[in-house]
Amino acid sequence: MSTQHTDVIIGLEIHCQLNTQTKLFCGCSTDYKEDGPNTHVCPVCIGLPGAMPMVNKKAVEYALRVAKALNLEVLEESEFARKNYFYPDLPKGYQITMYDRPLAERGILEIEDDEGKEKKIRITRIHLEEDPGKLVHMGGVGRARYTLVDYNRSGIPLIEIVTEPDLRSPKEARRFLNKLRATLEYLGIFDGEREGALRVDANISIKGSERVEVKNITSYKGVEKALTFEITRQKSLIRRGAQVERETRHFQEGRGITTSARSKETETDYRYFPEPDLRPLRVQDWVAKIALPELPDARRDRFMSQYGLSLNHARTLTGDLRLAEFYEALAAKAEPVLAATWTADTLQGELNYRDMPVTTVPLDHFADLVNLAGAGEVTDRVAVDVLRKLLDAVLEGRSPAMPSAYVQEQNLGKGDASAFAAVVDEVIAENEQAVADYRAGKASALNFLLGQVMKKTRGKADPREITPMIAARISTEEGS
Ligand SMILES: Nc1ncnc2c1ncn2[C@@H]1O[C@H](COP(=O)(O)OP(=O)(O)OP(=O)(O)O)[C@@H](O)[C@H]1O
Ligand SMILES: [Mg+2]
Ligand SMILES: [Mg+2]
Repeated sequence: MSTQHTDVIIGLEIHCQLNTQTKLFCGCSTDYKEDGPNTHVCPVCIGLPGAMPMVNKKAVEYALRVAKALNLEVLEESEFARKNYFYPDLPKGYQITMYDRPLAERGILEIEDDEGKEKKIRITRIHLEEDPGKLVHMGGVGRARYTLVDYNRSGIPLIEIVTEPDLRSPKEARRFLNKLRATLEYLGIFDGEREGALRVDANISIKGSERVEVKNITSYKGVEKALTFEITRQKSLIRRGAQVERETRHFQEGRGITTSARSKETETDYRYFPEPDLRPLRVQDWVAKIALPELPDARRDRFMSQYGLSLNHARTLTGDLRLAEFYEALAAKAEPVLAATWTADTLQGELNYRDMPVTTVPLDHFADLVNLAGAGEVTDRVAVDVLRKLLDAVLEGRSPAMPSAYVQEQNLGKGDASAFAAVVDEVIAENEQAVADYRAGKASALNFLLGQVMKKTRGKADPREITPMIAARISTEEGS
């Protein structure tokens, strides 16, 4: 299936927190972010003897939505199992998960490969399990003087999604995760903004060698970095004639490297057995009744046909649910293609730079700005400046001025080129060296002069008009 000529093999195991109101096996609220440690716990989720779990129906429904969206086959009967291990994040001494009878098997998620072509990534299986508690190592992993445990997370519903080893590069893995995240958010079952909502074990090998599993990576960028590091490490071992060992490694986010996790703990026999306190799930009929919302690919295609967007813009704008929603609201207030350009090419970069979510952008203000630029009332350069001021105001908690009012008040409207003749003369007089350089054949001197004019006119001059004007003056005038 792969058209890429590469010897890198990658498969992912992804744990996603479902955003149900209550935990997987008890009624404790999952909304603990604002609250202190160990405040959302009960005998079930901290595993007191005799406590009985009950399956959260909503969590099963959410998992089934995922199964349906990723085209998996739901098993006629799936079974919870106990995975036994001894660690302080798990007071019961076992995790309730699924083992040889998962919820669903054999699915597909389509992504773009490194050449931009559609590629199907096979999903091996998905299953439901409970999140363990959270360990807080005081002083950092490895150097901690002591460790605290917070059981608020204990019992949060997770789905584990396992892929076949169909990914061929770290970038492809990242794109897979982005697409998966978008799909889960469109399904309304997952909040990607929530810290730790998605955790990845990345398996990687070089064709013909053993595979390595990098455990518990908590960011998308981290997955890409860890895999890139592993490719270099494994290839250099192979080049030197050494063997890649089959092992589990940890990713050190700060240093961008992976290190061997040589504890025998990872070799434990988990002694899986069916969970005696829960009946098997028979939910095959239920899945047919589940109605799915529009998913990212469908929305992408609709953006192209409904708004006339390019494939690239449609992909970018539908790659994130909040962005897609913002764009659709904007397209009702501004010319859709121009709105797409401003959103995908400009706004996104400015938001990333400020680490701001798109949901904080005041829609009417941005629409007003797009319309100003579209009508040619300001130069693109002024429009970007106004956008930056707008975002900075939002970031600082001030209420921003409406761009059209601001442009008028600050007199930033696009000027007529003739109005800037005096500025051009001024710049030419003040920059003899650049003028001489230009005349001596250094074309870049013209850009410098243009830059000076733009600065003095605060970006109001249109470079397309000013450039020929400067050129005309300095090619005809005598040297001073
Ligand atoms: N040769 C390979 N190179 C890279 N990845 C591989 C290779 N073979 C399998 N994988 C990937 O490794 C993962 C296997 O995960 P799985 O959970 O089945 O087994 P495991 O890692 O041994 O067990 P555990 O659940 O304890 O992590 C899958 O994502 C699969 O795609
Ligand atoms: Mg696994
Ligand atoms: Mg594994």
